[in-house]
Amino acid sequence: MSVTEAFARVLSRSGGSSRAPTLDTSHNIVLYLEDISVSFDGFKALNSLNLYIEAGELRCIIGPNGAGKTTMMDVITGKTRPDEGSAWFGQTIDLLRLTEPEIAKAGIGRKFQKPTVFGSHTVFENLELAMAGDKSVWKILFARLRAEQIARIEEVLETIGLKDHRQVLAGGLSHGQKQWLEIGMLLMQDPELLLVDEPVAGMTPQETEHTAELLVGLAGKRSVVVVEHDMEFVRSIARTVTVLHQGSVLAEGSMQEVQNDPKVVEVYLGD
Ligand SMILES: Nc1ncnc2c1ncn2[C@@H]1O[C@H](COP(=O)(O)OP(=O)(O)OP(=O)(O)O)[C@@H](O)[C@H]1O
Repeated sequence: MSVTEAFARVLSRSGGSSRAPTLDTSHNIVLYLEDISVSFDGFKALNSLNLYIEAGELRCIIGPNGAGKTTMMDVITGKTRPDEGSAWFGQTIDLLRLTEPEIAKAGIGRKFQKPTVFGSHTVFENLELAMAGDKSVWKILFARLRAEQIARIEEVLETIGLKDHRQVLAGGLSHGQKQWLEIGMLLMQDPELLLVDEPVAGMTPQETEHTAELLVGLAGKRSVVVVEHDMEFVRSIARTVTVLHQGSVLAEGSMQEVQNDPKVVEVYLGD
């Protein structure tokens, strides 16, 4: 990926320079999905899906292959438009009226499974670029950072555990470190809702443990929604688990509750 392409990706995440609408979580709910249906050639990938995410919560979404997890994330981020239903970010932001960059700008960050960091730039520069808005890459890298911008980068370096790697080229990081850097790049935009797709796929046990700590630490200040197949990992971080099946919510509750739900055992955990 060229620097220009990579930067375009950062920009699409940050939503460019237009003003973001203000998030209203006065009812303590950050995300409302109601009666969402999505069909692909007549096949219902989402079928009257209802999902509510509270402000500050860490939610895990599980479900067998094809349950609709990715499609749900695509609806939230504006990549896929539903045939029916409504999607609100807080009380006032209608996600179905916003473009993908506008949704990112409004405060929804999405971490895809495959990390997309700038390999030929340092960890610090990657965070700098993610903070940048719509200035050109070269202007950003040669401009002098303001003290508060440096402080913000340092804060994120601390959060993601890469303080000692700030001058390392991102291309030389381990798989896990690249994933944390990309989470850090999203944090530079200070999202209220972070969507994370299979964060621990391909990680070592130590990296998995660090990722668990990182995600648990991020919740509270913001809401985090994690889609993950690794049940051990889900067990280690989950407060509330939502089980999707055939495009709808099959069960929701604590890990113990959903694990003991006969419907869930039948379609998923019993495999
Ligand atoms: N663009 C598309 N065109 C046609 N069918 C699609 C498209 N995107 C998804 N689907 C189908 O919709 C269903 C739900 O897919 P989705 O990727 O949302 O499931 P998932 O729960 O994320 O699965 P996995 O765990 O395997 O990633 C699947 O049967 C999939 O084949």
